[in-house]
Amino acid sequence: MSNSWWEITILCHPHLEESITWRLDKFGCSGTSREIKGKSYIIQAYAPQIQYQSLDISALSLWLQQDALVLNLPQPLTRWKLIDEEDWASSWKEHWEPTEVGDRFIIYPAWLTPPEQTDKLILRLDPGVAFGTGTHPTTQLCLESLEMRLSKSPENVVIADIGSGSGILSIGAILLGAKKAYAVDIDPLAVKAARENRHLNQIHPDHLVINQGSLTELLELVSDGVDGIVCNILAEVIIELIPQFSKLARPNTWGILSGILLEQSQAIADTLEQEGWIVAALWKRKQWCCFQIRKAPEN
Ligand SMILES: C[S@@+](CC[C@H](N)C(=O)[O-])C[C@H]1O[C@@H](n2cnc3c(N)ncnc32)[C@H](O)[C@@H]1O
Repeated sequence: MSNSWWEITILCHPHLEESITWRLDKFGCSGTSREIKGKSYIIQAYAPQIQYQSLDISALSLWLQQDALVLNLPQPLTRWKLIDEEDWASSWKEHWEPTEVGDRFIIYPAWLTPPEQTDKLILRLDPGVAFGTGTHPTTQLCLESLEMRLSKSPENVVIADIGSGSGILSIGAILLGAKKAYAVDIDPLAVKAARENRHLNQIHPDHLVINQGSLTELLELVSDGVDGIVCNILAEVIIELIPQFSKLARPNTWGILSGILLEQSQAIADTLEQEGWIVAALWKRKQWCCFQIRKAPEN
């Protein structure tokens, strides 16, 4: 089978949801979904066969068992099978429903017709294989932070979105009224998905510029800095990027950093301090945290 995916199905105690979702994310799964089955949960996730052997999934299943043991909870039951790309797209889509995030957003799957009348901002999305459906706590923390940051006079705000995935954060910022967003991602499939989502949300390419790359490519696009930086990538990557954030900064630039596990927050805080950034607030959800930062005044 070409373009096959592993469909991983886990029957588990509800209290294991968080640790299982974390393991699946770390493993590199896409499109995780959860269903209630009696007193248990069924969690499903997908991983490309091109990257993972059956042995890798066996190892994942062992980790899940060990996590349950540590938490003193019943062992989860993990099954996996290969499905082709088309089945993957449709299986996952069956489980993804419109999701309200924060006070203002409703994330609407592209294949559903959005309501004509709503007081919410409708963010339409087909992430494809890219990360960013709005169901993950790290994405939600970023969207809620953007709501806060863009609650007053958003019309002059230019943002940079590093690790844009499906484009969800940049699109969210534009829907909230931001003047312009620059989005970059190293993954060409994410760039493709983000451009399709830009079109789906009727945003002009001049308004939301999406390119493949990282901070270096972004700096080539933005000559005079941005007002806000959003970056939802893993802590290890963020720590490497922070020293270059100043090149994007204007005197009052703020930042939203997510994708950081609670136990990694000290390392992030230390790097921010060394590089001239102030931590204004730290928001937490499940095992994740989100830093609200701003540039420290020049001496
Ligand atoms: C956790 S996803 C976040 C997606 C979306 N921004 C969201 O909040 O849901 C992280 C994204 O960062 C991208 N990425 C990883 N390392 C990167 C780097 N050094 N520079 C730019 N993008 C990177 C990945 O390809 C992935 O699409």
